[in-house]
Amino acid sequence: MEPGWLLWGAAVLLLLLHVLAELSPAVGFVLRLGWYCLLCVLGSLLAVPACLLLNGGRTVRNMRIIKNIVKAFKYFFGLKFEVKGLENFEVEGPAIVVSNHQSILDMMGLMEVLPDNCVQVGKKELLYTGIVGLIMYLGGVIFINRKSTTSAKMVMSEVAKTMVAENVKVWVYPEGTRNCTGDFLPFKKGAFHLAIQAQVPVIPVVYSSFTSFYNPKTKLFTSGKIKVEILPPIETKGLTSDDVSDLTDRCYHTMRETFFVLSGRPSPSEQWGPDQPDVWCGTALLV
Ligand SMILES: CCCCCCCCCCCCCC(=O)SCCNC(=O)CCNC(=O)[C@H](O)C(C)(C)COP(=O)(O)OP(=O)(O)OC[C@H]1O[C@@H](n2cnc3c(N)ncnc32)[C@H](O)[C@@H]1OP(=O)(O)O
Ligand SMILES: CCCCCCCC/C=C\CCCCCCCC(=O)OC[C@@H](O)COP(=O)(O)O
Repeated sequence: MEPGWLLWGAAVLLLLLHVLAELSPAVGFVLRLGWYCLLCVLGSLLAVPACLLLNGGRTVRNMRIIKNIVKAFKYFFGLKFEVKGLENFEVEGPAIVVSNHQSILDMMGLMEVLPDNCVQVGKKELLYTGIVGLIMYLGGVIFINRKSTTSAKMVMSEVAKTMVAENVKVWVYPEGTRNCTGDFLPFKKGAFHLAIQAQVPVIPVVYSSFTSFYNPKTKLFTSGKIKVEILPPIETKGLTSDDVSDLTDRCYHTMRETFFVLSGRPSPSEQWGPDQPDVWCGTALLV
């Protein structure tokens, strides 16, 4: 087939998909999410050889390459980021970064502000997403088995040692799972154990609610603006394992308050524990 016909075919297909997306929000949602996944695969196809050629294998230095590729994704979805407090990342040495986790789209917000020498903690299932898993591995993502508390805790304790030795920051989603309810889930304590064990500061990062432009329940995925605020570091020097709960509570409350301010919504009555609202984790694509 001639290249001219191929181009015409692609253009007609794109137009058809665009019309379908406009006619049905559900179709639009699936198409946009599919396009996001495809972008992740294409981005990884580009990043894997670049990482191997420039840095030779698994290293946090690859995150810079990944970051620069992923930062372009937002233009395909009409997403804008408004970032405040980047200077709070400028702490000497290692730190634990904690942030809220609403969707697989968070990866764009993560790369928008990611400081140098920073790796994320991710569930081990992500390693099996083909080339996307490979790029996460090459970028230095720390994989944990959420089905085994003992093994997850062992990995985290090891990280407490290596992050200091290798001077890296570690990004943890303390909710432990995606949560697009417009509120926070209770925080798990792993990140705070890690910060106290390594005696490094905790840097909270808050993203405003996605619910106005992204809602898997109502199949909404349009363009939108995300406000991001990096809060001042919280020191942990001198704290012991007895202080983990207090540190967790402090971060939770500060971040949740900031979340409602950034989202332009009043804070609902505080909830903690089993009375949480329905949890909706976005898409079942990534189990
Ligand atoms: C182009 C493509 C590019 C790709 C880009 C790549 C970007 C990559 C982006 C990737 C993004 C990926 C994003 C993702 O994948 S997010 C999903 C994965 N991430 C997480 O789950 C992180 C948050 N979870 C935690 O921190 C949990 O606490 C862990 C996982 C550690 C255990 O959870 P679990 O549910 O099993 O247990 P529990 O929390 O009930 O805790 C049980 C007890 O243990 C205590 N305890 C906990 N920890 C420690 C410790 N270290 N030392 C001593 N004690 C510890 C704890 O206080 C509690 O005791 P008590 O207080 O009740 O007495
Ligand atoms: C041969 C492999 C076949 C699998 C093909 C899958 C292709 C997937 C392509 C693109 C996926 C986009 C990956 C974006 C990474 C975002 C990481 C993320 O946000 O993971 C969710 C995790 O934080 C929490 O998981 P849960 O909410 O607990 O669940």
